[in-house]
Formats: sequence, structure tokens, C-alpha cells
Amino acid sequence: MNDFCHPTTLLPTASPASQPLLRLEGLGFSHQGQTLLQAIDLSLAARGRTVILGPNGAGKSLLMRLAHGLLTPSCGHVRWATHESGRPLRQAMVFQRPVMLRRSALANLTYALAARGVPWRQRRGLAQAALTRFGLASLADRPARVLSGGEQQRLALARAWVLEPDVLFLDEPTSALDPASLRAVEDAVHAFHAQGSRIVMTSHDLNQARRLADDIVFLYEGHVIEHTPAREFFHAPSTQLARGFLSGDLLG
Ligand SMILES: Nc1ncnc2c1ncn2[C@@H]1O[C@H](COP(=O)(O)OP(=O)(O)OP(=O)(O)O)[C@@H](O)[C@H]1O
Repeated sequence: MNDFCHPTTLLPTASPASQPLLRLEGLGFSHQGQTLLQAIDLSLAARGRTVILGPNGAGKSLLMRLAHGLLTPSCGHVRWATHESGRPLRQAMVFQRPVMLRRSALANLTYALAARGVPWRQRRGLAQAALTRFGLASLADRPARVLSGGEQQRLALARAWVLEPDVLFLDEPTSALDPASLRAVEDAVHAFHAQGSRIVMTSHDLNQARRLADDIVFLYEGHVIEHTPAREFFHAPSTQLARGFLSGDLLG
């Protein structure tokens, strides 16, 4: 048992749809006796684009992985709303370094559709439409793993696109991309948002956060220091830590 939180179990119990989309309650994560995230209480509204900011090692990726269910919290609760029908929300995640199957670009998408239970007759058409949407139609038969970094990131976005996620997590999706690829990713974020996906992402690019965010979660040393509308965060951060971070004084 950790000494930084009360013993508890993960209860990913669905909340009524009228509740916030996601609630993190007393969330903590420790590893080998080291506390990496502590007492995270966070509520995300049903719509919008949240950008998680903070210095290197603050716990941004950990927070997203816990929310997405890739990691189990040491304590606290992750509570997702559901659809009115009771069906769980569909989630997808795009990583800094795309994880591609050893198959063609097209097959990476049809495989994801199969895993989602989409009938095989529909898979190829949906996959081709998504490749076209992301400017990858001419690369459909190329092995996904030989694509360039920017192409792979667009393929990862296309793979998320075909799954029509209610929630899309993006973990530093544009680091190591050139300006054109960065622009393509940001356009995709707008497109996902416009078609109803809830966006939760991390970034080290403050200009990108200004362009994309509706609200900012500012993390420091495993704690949520601020969660405020983006305009407020950038114009009048309420903590010294956030001011230091924005002025470049706070190094990771
Ligand atoms: N699965 C894991 N198990 C144990 N420790 C982890 C795990 N993932 C990350 N950590 C550790 O947790 C701390 C926070 O890592 P995290 O990747 O969340 O930081 P970050 O804020 O995303 O940093 P960066 O901006 O450098 O990507 C680091 O010390 C890291 O080594």
C-alpha cells in the first residue's frame, strides 16, 4: 500500500451522462516507492480541447495513460461518463512515436476496424476514405513501418479517425515533425473536434497550446497546479509556478 493515499480500488464506474465526461478523483500513481502522481482531482467537461502542460517529467503522459486505461492507478478513481444507451465511450490514443503494425498502411486501418467489430465488407471502403482524408491514398499498399515520421503520424490519425472516437488522446503528437506535418496534425485536431471528439493532449509547444486549447491542465511534479480556461491561463495564470513555466524559468 502507498502511504500517499488511502487504500482504494479502481472503480471505472460509469457516471450518468449528465455528469462531466471524465472525473479523476484522488488519483495517484507510484512506482518502486516513488510517487509520480498525487491527489489528482480533475473534471473534464463533455466538449472541448484540453491541453496538459508542464515541465519534463511532470507526469503528463502518465496522467493520460491512467485516464485512457493503459495503466492502473495506485489509488483513486477514474470515472468516465457513458452514452445515454449505457455504451462506454469510444477512446483512441495517438502517441509521439506512432505504433504501427507490420502490415500495409491500409491493413493497419482495416485491422483496427476489425478489432472494433466493423463488418468486413465495410472495412476497405472506410479505410480508403480515411487514407484519402489524410493525404495517404497513394501510400495505401506501402508497409506502414517504412513510412516517414510525418506520414506515420498521419496514418495514426487516420487509424483513429476510422474508429470515430468519442475521446481522442494525443501524447505530444507533433514533437519531431516539420512545420507542414505539424500543421496537418493541428488541422486533424480541429477536424476531430468538429466531428464531436473530445480532445485531451499534451504538448511542449506553448504556441500550439494557444492555438488549440480550450482549457489547460498545468502539472508540476505530479500535482495539478492549475486547471483553467486557456485564455485565463496564458493571460493571467494564478500561480507563481505557472508564471514561471510560461516565462521559461521553470525547467523540467
Ligand atoms: N509506466 C510507468 N511506470 C513507472 N514510471 C513511469 C511510467 N511512465 C512514466 N514513468 C515515470 O513517471 C515520471 C513522469 O513521466 P511522464 O512521461 O508522465 O512525464 P511527462 O510530463 O510526460 O514528461 P515529458 O514532457 O518529458 O514527456 C517520469 O519520472 C517517468 O520516468
